Amino acid sequence: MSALPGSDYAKARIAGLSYLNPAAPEPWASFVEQIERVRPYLGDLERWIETLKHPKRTLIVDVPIERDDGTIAHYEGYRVQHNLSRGPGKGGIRFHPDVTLNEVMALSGWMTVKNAAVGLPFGGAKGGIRLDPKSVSKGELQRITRRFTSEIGIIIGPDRDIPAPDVGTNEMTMAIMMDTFSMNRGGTATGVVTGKPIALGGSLGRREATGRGVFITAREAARHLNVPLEGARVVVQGFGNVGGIGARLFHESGARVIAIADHAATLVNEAGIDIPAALAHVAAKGSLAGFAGASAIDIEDFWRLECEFLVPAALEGQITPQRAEGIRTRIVVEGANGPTTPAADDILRNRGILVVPDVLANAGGVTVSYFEWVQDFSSFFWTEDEINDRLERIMVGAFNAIWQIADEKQVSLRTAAFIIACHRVLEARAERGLYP
Ligand SMILES: NC(=O)C1=CN([C@@H]2O[C@H](COP(=O)(O)OP(=O)(O)OC[C@H]3O[C@@H](n4cnc5c(N)ncnc54)[C@H](OP(=O)(O)O)[C@@H]3O)[C@@H](O)[C@H]2O)C=CC1
Ligand SMILES: O=C(O)CCC(=O)C(=O)O
Repeated sequence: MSALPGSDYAKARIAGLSYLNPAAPEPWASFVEQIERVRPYLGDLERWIETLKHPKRTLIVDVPIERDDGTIAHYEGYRVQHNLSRGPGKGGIRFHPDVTLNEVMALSGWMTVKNAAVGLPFGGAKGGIRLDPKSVSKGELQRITRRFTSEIGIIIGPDRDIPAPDVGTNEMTMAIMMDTFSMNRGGTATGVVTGKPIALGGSLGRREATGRGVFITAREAARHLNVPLEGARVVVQGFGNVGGIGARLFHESGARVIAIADHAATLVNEAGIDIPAALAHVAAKGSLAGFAGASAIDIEDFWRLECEFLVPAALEGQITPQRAEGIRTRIVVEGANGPTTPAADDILRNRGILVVPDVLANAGGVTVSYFEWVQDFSSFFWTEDEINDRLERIMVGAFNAIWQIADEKQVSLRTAAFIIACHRVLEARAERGLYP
């Protein structure tokens, strides 16, 4: 991308739109390749496959704000609705300095597949702002979030497209988005976003849901491979919402989390890390830097640690072919979206390492978002036990259906999940007929 001329806006736009070019940069190219792998299994629906390689709607917005020092700053924001065949768009909002249109397109495509793979009545969407949220004040962040919400307000809504948290965003971001959308509309619309604070129509269990889904699918995979959880060694990259909760649930199950990493520190303790202490440290200090319960390790050595579960829960493209050759685990559980490149995926499969793909492993978050949206519409709220029971049923049901297809067709769990999802999406598309 750096070779492209023009402003950041133009570069992102060119890179993003290069999905028609087979040499398109990651991660959209990874998504397209994953779709292509399903082609032989689509039967008559194959004639619709290009639908999945073309995001339905792509919005790029300029987000200008007055900074605290009186200067004006501009940020680029995106909302991509990849597919709406099965229902309103659904997917998170990312605030991160490396966000590009290309990335948001891929993330929206994975949402389409994820929502269909677990049977949620949603299409796929995703959004983001190219911004380091730690680089601005609280007031600036609120102004950016409000302006962004107003700009994408022309395409989101409770029955159109429903954002949620992702990297760099949280319940507070969702509260501000809900408030801004509601002010612009002239009436409170709790169902426009999920992952809200409980007091604003949020759901019990949503904060923990993605990590819980990661743990449930890891447990199911372990059951199939006869890997005992008790004493199992676990390595987790990313110690935010997904990695932090996932690590805590492994820890509580009797597994031994031997290594954790965030941007600031990569840490190992073969005896097992005290995860509640590490979480308390991050809550107090903002990162793992300075945590005393483990020793620093080189990032490449981190990927070569011997373990039973490896959980990438940070960003895309972390498991490269080179790293895949050195990984020593039984099961990779993808907490992050798109952490494994297609070439690395093949290497892991050839080496007999099971990969529980993102579109299944991290679907717990959007599943409880679905519960939140349903609760908001009916204004009738469920207990945490009801939510966790329903989450468990959906995750285990989806895991078993995907496992069965993988077994029947002798494909990876990822391709099996894509087969199920693409059938559902393209069948809905075909049933709706052609536009006039
Ligand atoms: N939140 C959700 O409900 C869902 C999230 N996901 C996916 O899970 C992943 C993580 O999201 P989430 O936990 O919400 O995000 P958070 O912002 O809560 O946490 C992200 C974590 O990843 C760390 N990280 C970022 N870059 C690196 C790196 N290069 N090396 C090591 N650690 C790194 C961050 O560290 P630091 O803070 O130091 O930067 C932080 O600990 C993303 O891929 C997201 O799309 C998927 C489904 C739902
Ligand atoms: O909860 C949601 O709606 C979406 C979560 C998300 O962005 C994801 O699953 O990647």
